Amino acid sequence: MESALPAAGFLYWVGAGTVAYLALRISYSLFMAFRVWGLGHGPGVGPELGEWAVVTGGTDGIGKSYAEELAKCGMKVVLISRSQDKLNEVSREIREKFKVETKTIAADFASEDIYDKIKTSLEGLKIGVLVNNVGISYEYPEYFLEIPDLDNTIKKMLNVNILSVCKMTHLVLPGMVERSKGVILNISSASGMNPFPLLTIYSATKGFVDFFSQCIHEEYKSKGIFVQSVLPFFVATKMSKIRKPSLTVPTSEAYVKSAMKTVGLKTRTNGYPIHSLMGTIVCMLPSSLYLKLSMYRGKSIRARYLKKAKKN
Ligand SMILES: CCCCCCCCCCCCCCCC(=O)CC(=O)SCCNC(=O)CCNC(=O)[C@H](O)C(C)(C)COP(=O)(O)OP(=O)(O)OC[C@H]1O[C@@H](n2cnc3c(N)ncnc32)[C@H](O)[C@@H]1OP(=O)(O)O
Ligand SMILES: NC(=O)C1=CN([C@@H]2O[C@H](COP(=O)(O)OP(=O)(O)OC[C@H]3O[C@@H](n4cnc5c(N)ncnc54)[C@H](OP(=O)(O)O)[C@@H]3O)[C@@H](O)[C@H]2O)C=CC1
Repeated sequence: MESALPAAGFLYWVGAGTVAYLALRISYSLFMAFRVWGLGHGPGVGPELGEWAVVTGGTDGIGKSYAEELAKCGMKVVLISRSQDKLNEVSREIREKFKVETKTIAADFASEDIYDKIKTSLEGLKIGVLVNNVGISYEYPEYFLEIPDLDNTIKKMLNVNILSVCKMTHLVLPGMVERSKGVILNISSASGMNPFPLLTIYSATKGFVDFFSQCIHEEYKSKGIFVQSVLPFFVATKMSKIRKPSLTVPTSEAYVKSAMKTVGLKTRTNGYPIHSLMGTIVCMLPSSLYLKLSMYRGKSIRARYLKKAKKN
C-alpha cells in the first residue's frame, strides 16, 4: 500500500505534464492561427523581391491560383507546364486580368533533359518568387507491388515531385542570393507531414519536399531568402478529383488566398485554417494509431475505386 503512493504521485505528475504540454501546444497553434489569419498581414511577396515569379505546373489547380495571386500583387509571371495550348490560354487570362507581363515555357517535368531549355528561357530575369508546385499522384491508393507500370511510375513521380524541386531551386536560388532577397514556396502535402500508406511513393516524395524546404530555409535565411513548405490536405482540383468544394476541401483559389497570408510568417504551413486544425490533430495522434487510421482510409478509397472500375 505504502509503495503504491510514490507511484501514484509519479503518475499524477506525468498526467499533469502531458495535459500542460498539450494545452501549451494547442494554445500556441491557436495564437499563431489568430496572428496569421485573424490579424491579417500583407502578402509578403511583390515586385520588390524581383519583378518575376516562376510557377511550375502553373496552368491548373493550386499552381494557377498562385500565378493569379502573384500577378495580383503586381508580379510578372512565368508559367511552366506541358501543354502549350493551356499555357497560352492561362497566360492570356493573367495578362488581361492583371495587366502584367507573362512568359510561358512548355516542358514535361517527367523528363530529365528539360533544364537547359528552362535555364535559357529564364536567363536575365530578376526572379523574386519561385513556386515549386508541379506534382503528380496515384490514380487511386494502391499497394506498392500492385501499382500499374511500377518502374515507370517510380521514375516519373520522382522526376516530377522531387527532381523538379531540386533543379528549379538550383536554377533560381543563385540569382536570389546575389540580390539578397527571394521567396521559394514548395508545395508538399499533408501526406508529406505524416506517412500515408497506399500512396507510398507520393507520400515519400512529399516528405522529401518538406525536409528539403526546411533545410534550404535554414541554410539561406541569413542571405535574405525565405523558403516555405506548404502542406495542404485535400483541395478541389483535377488531381484530387474532388469537384465539389466543402468546409474541409477548399477551392484552389480560396486555398491559395489563405496560404499567401502565411508567407514570411511561417516556414511550414497547412495553408488554410481548417487544414491547420486537421494538421494539429493528426500530429497529436500516436503514430501507430495514425498509421492504422490512414491505412484504413486508404483501403476504403481503394476498394471503392476498384469496385467502380469493375462496374465500368
Ligand atoms: C481531423 C483529424 C482526423 C484524424 C483521422 C486521421 C485519418 C487519417 C487521415 C490521413 C490524412 C492524410 C490526408 C492526405 C491528404 C493528401 O493526400 C493531400 C494530397 O496530397 S491530395 C493529392 C494526392 N492524393 C491523392 O491522389 C489521393 C488519391 N486520390 C483519391 O484517392 C481519389 O482522387 C479521391 C478519393 C480523392 C476521389 O476518389 P474517386 O475519384 O474514386 O471519387 P469518388 O470516390 O467517386 O468520389 C465520390 C464523390 O465524393 C467526392 N469526394 C471524394 N473524397 C472526398 C473528400 N475527401 N472530401 C470531399 N469530397 C470527396 C468526390 O469529389 C465525388 O464527388 P462528385 O461531386 O460526384 O464528383
Ligand atoms: N489537390 C490536392 O488536394 C493537393 C495537391 N497537393 C499538391 O499541390 C500541387 C498541385 O496540385 P493540383 O493543383 O491539385 O494539380 P492539378 O492536377 O490540378 O494541376 C497540375 C498542374 O501541373 C501541370 N503538370 C502536370 N504534370 C506535369 C508535368 N509532368 N510536367 C509539367 N507540368 C505538369 C499541369 O499542366 P499540364 O497537364 O498542361 O502539364 C497543371 O498545370 C502538387 O504538387 C500536389 O501534389 C498537395 C496536397 C493536396
